[in-house]
Amino acid sequence: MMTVTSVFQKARGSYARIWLHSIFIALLALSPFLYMMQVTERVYTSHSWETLGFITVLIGFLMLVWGMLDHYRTNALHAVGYRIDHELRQGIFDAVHRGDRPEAFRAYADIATLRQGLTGSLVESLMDASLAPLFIVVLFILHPVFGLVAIGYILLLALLSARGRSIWKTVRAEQRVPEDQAFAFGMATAARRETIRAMDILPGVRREWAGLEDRASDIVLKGHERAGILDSAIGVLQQAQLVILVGTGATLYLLEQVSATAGMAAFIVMMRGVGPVVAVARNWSVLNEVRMAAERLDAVLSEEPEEPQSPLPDMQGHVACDNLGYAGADGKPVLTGIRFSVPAGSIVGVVGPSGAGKSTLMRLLSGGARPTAGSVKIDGFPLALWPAAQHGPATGYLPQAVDLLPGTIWQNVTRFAPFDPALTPAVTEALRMAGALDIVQGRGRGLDFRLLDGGAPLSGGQRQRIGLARAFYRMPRVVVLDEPNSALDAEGEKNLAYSLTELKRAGSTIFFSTHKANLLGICDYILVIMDGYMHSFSTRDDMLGRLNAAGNPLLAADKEAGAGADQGGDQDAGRVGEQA
Ligand SMILES: Nc1ncnc2c1ncn2[C@@H]1O[C@H](COP(=O)(O)OP(=O)(O)OP(=O)(O)O)[C@@H](O)[C@H]1O
Repeated sequence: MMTVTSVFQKARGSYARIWLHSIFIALLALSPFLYMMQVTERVYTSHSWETLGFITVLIGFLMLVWGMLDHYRTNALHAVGYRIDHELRQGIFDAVHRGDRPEAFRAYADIATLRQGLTGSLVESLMDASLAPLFIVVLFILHPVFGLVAIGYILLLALLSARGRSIWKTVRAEQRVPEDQAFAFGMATAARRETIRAMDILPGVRREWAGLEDRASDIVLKGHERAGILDSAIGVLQQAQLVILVGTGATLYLLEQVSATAGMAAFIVMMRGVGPVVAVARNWSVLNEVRMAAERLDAVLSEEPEEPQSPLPDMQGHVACDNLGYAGADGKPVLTGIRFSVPAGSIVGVVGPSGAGKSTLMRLLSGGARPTAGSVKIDGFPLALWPAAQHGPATGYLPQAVDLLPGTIWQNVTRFAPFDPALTPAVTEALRMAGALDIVQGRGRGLDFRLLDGGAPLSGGQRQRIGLARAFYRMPRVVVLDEPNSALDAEGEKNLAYSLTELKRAGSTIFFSTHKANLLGICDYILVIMDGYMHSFSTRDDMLGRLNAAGNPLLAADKEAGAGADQGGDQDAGRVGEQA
């Protein structure tokens, strides 16, 4: 399984190479100080132009090399950072879509945080800070007190930033909950702004959103109050750096423990060794954000179910439900004990009162939702065993909300296949079967007409027909349609009935749920769901007989839409779905 750590581990070699360059960068960064010392020691005493010229050219050269190495390091860190980001991005996108956590979309923001951390100056500071021991060894050589002062200083910094990190970790974890809620609420209301405008729901939803935001910012404010003192302490320590360094050198000089030159050298070495550690300590909150983002990304990645890879035999479309059940997040059963089996090429109508569990069954049959009990089997294999790349193209699914994606009609129907003109006949065939060709013909850009989220600006019925075309694309083996005729007119329903029988003839197995009787005439089987249970499952004629005998409490009939394709549909409002 991919984790943030495993992706980093792959980049270990690259980071090690960059780190090696950091050693030279750190040493070459000493050159201006070297210049200062050499000029003070040699030029001031010798009054020699040649010496000044020689030292200046030498240091100029060293600084040029330093500049080149630093440039290389920045570029190389960016390259590795973006490579890691690229690899994680794909894994995260998959995990967000395959997992079941509704707030997982926040992972996209976490990737951005990680990317900023990886490609910003933080990693350079970390690399420089990791070289502190090298400088501390030099300090011990100059005088042990220099080394001990540097170690004490670094320990104090580490202590303060670790304390700050632990406070901040709790604060951010608490803040995350209302922040997530506010974000999701804001997104949802923005997408429904017309309804909000029409009924002036704005003051109410604004209050709700602001309340969540306030809760999040209150937590952060309290966090700042608690952790702010540590930030200030680190700031004071940074300011005191010069005093501590010069003071230590001067004290040892007065105690005749070191020469003035050694004192100056120690000062410079300590500046270079301790400076990056201070930079890291000052950035502990950024470091913390990056670490927490990585932890959250790992949580999302770990929830992605293992996908089967080895292909199964070509799908035929024999569908069976084996004690199938589904419970909501609260554990409350929504659907229980669904058991039936139909041969490939069957048409199954699912009826039942509103809220009975029809859509849930459709979600489970399509593979969109995963059962919490039992299984859906196709050709004897539970859905979980079908590799996505095999199951997806063999499945057509029209959800109740249609769910068209932001993209062109071509992309929606082909399920975002890479553009290939050879696919166009299959696209037009699917549109024809869905009765949606006129939608494309009536648009200036035809198949390239771009839809917004949900399918705007198409009408409800147009969205449903494009959704049907996506479900019919390339005649899938199993087609699951949740109320496919809910937004269709009589003509559309008739066309749908013809297309479903066409699919059946080609061997597809079709499930559809409906509140209307019109389509039931083409069914082989009818399944009645009541209150989350399988009330009955039988052949069409038997079930329609029973439903009609009971006065058809479940179905609404539409006189105009006689939907019989080759088998006839309803004729009378009272007696529905019988063969003509
Ligand atoms: N994930 C879930 N968590 C909790 N409850 C759920 C979940 N999904 C569905 N339900 C509940 O299960 C019941 C059945 O919902 P479902 O959408 O399957 O009904 P339906 O038969 O399709 O209704 P309709 O005909 O009105 O579309 C509803 O009470 C719904 O609130």
